[in-house]
Amino acid sequence: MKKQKVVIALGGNAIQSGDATAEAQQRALEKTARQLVDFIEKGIDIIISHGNGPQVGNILLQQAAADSVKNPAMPLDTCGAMSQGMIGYWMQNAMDKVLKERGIFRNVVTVVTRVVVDQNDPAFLNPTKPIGPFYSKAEAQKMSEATGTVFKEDAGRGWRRVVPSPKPVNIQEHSVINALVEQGSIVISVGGGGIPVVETEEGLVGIEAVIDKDFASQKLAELVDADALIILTAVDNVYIDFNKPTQKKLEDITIEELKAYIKGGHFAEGSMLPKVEAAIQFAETNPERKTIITSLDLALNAIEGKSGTVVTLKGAPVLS
Ligand SMILES: Nc1ncnc2c1ncn2[C@@H]1O[C@H](COP(=O)(O)OP(=O)(O)O)[C@@H](O)[C@H]1O
Ligand SMILES: NC(=O)OP(=O)(O)O
Repeated sequence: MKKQKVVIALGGNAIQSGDATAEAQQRALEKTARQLVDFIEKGIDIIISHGNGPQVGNILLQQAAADSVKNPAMPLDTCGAMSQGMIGYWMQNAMDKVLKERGIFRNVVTVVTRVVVDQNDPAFLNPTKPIGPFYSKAEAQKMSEATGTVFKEDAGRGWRRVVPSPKPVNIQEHSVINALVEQGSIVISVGGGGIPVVETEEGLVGIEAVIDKDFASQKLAELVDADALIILTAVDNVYIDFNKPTQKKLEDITIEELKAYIKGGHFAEGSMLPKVEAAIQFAETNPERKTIITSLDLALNAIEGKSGTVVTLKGAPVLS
């Protein structure tokens, strides 16, 4: 039987929940690795992707704080590359440790991934992607006036700097990622949505933006012909009427039903909406494909059809 291949996109809570120290983020990733190694034990090939909003924002602040002629601040695309290396390194250590504990030998490798975007993407004129720490409205206004950067309110959680977030067009390293998986490696890639680059006559050139990791993971899942895209976040399911007394969790759902709920305004922009849109984009290309949105704790149950929100073109097959 052909092995299942899945792309697993890790939400912010898989890496950082409040404490931004290297130690705390590595502890969180070790917990995450325990859940991911369960997939390996079940014989499922995994490609791990992750967000970088808090981390890339902090790297950018560190660059600005130290900026001088001898130590110039690096641009946002380069900060994105730094965040891929940093989180990939932590994730490799965490995965190696858990694999060793369970007596499994597998290579774990991070691929620095460039993602091609369109330089005419309208997202460059309207920054929406929140990065870095949260601020009060007054703090955000002060920083905006001083630096000319844009801040927006982030889903009721506070004010954050926002940067352009163009859609991924192509993933430059997708063939090598797939080859590594076929050879048996566990691959970490499209970290932070990938490093945004544009095609020019001189080759690929970095551009200042942060791509949404759910859209980049969807594009990768499509290009490597994955069986499933698993989007892990802080909630077990997608809900309609979220946080209202009438809230209802979505379990098996078709694309058509989900599109109707989008029109009904059930999913918050900048948090659940991109996940639902990425879920649809992956599942609508092939009736065999599914996207699962759930929490880290329920991920393995969800791939067996026992929990989470499972999005398919025609509805999930009835389990016997
Ligand atoms: N309709 C909805 N159903 C479930 N969660 C929702 C919904 N609308 C907004 N959310 C919120 O979106 C969050 C996921 O978005 P976010 O925290 O930005 O993602 P990530 O886990 O990738 O960092 C959930 O934890 C939940 O609080
Ligand atoms: N790049 C990205 O989507 O990061 P977050 O998931 O942390 O917002």
